[in-house]
Amino acid sequence: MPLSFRSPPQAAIIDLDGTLVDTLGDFTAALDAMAGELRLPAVSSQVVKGFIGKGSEHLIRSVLAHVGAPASLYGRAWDAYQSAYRGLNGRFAEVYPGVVDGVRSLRAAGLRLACLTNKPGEFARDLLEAKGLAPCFELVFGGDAFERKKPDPLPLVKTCEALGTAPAATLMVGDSRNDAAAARAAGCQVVLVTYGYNHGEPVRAVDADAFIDSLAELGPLLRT
Ligand SMILES: O=C(O)COP(=O)(O)O
Ligand SMILES: [Mg+2]
Repeated sequence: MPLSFRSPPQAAIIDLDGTLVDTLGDFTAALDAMAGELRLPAVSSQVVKGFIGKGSEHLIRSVLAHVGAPASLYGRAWDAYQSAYRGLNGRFAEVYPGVVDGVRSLRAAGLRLACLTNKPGEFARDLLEAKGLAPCFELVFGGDAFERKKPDPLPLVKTCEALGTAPAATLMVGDSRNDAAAARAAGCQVVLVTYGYNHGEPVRAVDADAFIDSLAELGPLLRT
């Protein structure tokens, strides 16, 4: 499925969790610590996987609802989760195969790169640093950078503005319907990876321009 740009793409905006780095282990460990502190039952990584992609607030609220805890625990849960996550960020996370090659090929094609995630910016920057990916990105924006998160188009529109590229000349690469919906509404083309987190739903059912099994496929895809 070739991508069709009216003019050659000038930039790529890449999602973090589920696209660049497999962070399910980090999320699960931080939620385990939160559950321990609040004396709540732990949730399995399979359940956690379905809640990733819409930022920490959504994740924590979903976990509290899943275990039948009152929503009034949210403030304490947030504090416990954030402090646990800060302490373990990256320890149970791995860069997906093909990421380094894929990012390199985008840079070699002259594209400017930004990372745009719903994860808090501080955690995103620390994770990229820990995994050696920080130098690849000119800009990094977290879920707290703008008024609204993906799937709202605002973060993509703002990232394009910061890159100085038109949405039509900017490619979004992500793993979920949040990335795809935001890209569509912003006017960016979107490629989804098939290995990430899409709320437990089949990713190929999402409206996107192409699907790839590895970021290493991006270089050839742009040449088609
Ligand atoms: O929900 C999260 O914190 C992760 O979101 P991301 O897929 O946008 O990186
Ligand atoms: Mg993601």
